[in-house]
Amino acid sequence: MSTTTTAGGHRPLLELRQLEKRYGNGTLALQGMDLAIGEHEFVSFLGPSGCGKSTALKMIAGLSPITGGTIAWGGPGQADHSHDISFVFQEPTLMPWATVFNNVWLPLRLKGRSRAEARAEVEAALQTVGLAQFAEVYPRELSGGMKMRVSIARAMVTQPRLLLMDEPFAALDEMTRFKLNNDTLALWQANRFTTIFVTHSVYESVYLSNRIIVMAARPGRVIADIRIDEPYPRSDAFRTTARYNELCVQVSQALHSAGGDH
Ligand SMILES: Nc1ncnc2c1ncn2[C@@H]1O[C@H](COP(=O)(O)OP(=O)(O)OP(=O)(O)O)[C@@H](O)[C@H]1O
Repeated sequence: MSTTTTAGGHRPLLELRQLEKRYGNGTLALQGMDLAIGEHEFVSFLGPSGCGKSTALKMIAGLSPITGGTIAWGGPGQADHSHDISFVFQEPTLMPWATVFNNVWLPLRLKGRSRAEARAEVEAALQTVGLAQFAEVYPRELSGGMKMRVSIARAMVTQPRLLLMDEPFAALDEMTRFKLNNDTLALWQANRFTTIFVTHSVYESVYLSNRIIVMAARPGRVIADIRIDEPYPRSDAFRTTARYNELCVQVSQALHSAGGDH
């Protein structure tokens, strides 16, 4: 990486340079995507369906091969955190036959940690999402919001440097989504990881992020990089401020120029 800080003054975590994805069937999902993300940023990828948000996230996670360009990790004197990543999907993807404890233990178990060795960390992760009392419950006994909390606890248990969230709250009702927005921000502030959050919602992206990357489709690319320089912690009162509304209008306009129907 050529710089020691990103435009927002953060130490660099990763940089996409001319990133391209062409799927085997010929679809050009991303082309010429340039983006530097700093440590402890909360970045949203916002854009119409099919603009390559999930594709970019999967490539950053190393789950989808790069067909052009590069992803560089760290910067001068900075560590490579490409292995300190957790992913939260739209579906909670819990193992139905396993208790909440065993679901959250899974990433540590895959690293060879016994139940006894992992116990304190699993319990701490459940505590952070308010589910300490539900360790021995099975997923079928939980509401949609609680299942998503388990999914977030499972992502947090390895203490990632980068948390990737792909429309995690899209299937939840509005009250639950607002609550989980606040919980996500509290976890991000307390643990100082970087978050990349994929969403279709202008309102959600402005509420959460300090930076919104607006993308357009055919081919997928970045068309706007908007800073949301409002202080944290943000609370539900922020949603009712004139400034929040102004920012939503600004971001909506950028999204409309992307050809979205939002
Ligand atoms: N495995 C695949 N094989 C072929 N084409 C794919 C594959 N996955 C995605 N695509 C195509 O790549 C483009 C980008 O898809 P992607 O899912 O990344 O977009 P998105 O912005 O996340 O969309 P959405 O908001 O609907 O989830 C789309 O045209 C999609 O049809």
